[in-house]
Amino acid sequence: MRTRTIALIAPFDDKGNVLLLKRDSNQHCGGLWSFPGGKIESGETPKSAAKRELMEETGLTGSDWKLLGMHDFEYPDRKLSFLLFTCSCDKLDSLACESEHAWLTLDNLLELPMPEANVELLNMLYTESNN
Ligand SMILES: Nc1nc2c([nH]c(=O)n2[C@H]2C[C@H](O)[C@@H](COP(=O)(O)OP(=O)(O)OP(=O)(O)O)O2)c(=O)[nH]1
Repeated sequence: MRTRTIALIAPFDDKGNVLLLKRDSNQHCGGLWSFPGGKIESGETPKSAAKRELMEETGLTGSDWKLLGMHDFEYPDRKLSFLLFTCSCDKLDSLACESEHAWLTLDNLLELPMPEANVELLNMLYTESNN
């Protein structure tokens, strides 16, 4: 099985809340809450893919981009390799999400149903926030 590389973004507002999107029921991991992001297209760097996906899915332009880490995960039907970025978002007036969305504190993130792969991604965020 070929591994797809996925750029994910944890966008932070100035109060330390993170933006999550609810996935459509017809998508893989449908109905679960997940970070904005998607496949890195050929010719893109991981960071340019992250910036493009953030804009496409939320209308936001982030700043202070940082690569937090990588995580490989295998679902029964696909192998994914995630690159998780964080960024800061201040111009929230331009927020335009097609899907349901929520800004959550790191503690509140745990209350939403998320894809299995996200357990490790959340660990990365918690580790970073404790440093
Ligand atoms: N966006 C996103 N995808 C996640 C997360 N956790 C997780 O396991 N995934 C999985 C679901 C999908 O199999 C894959 C991301 O694919 P996607 O459907 O969002 O994006 P894509 O660019 O590959 O596809 P598309 O937009 O062309 O439909 O990663 C997460 O937090 N955010």
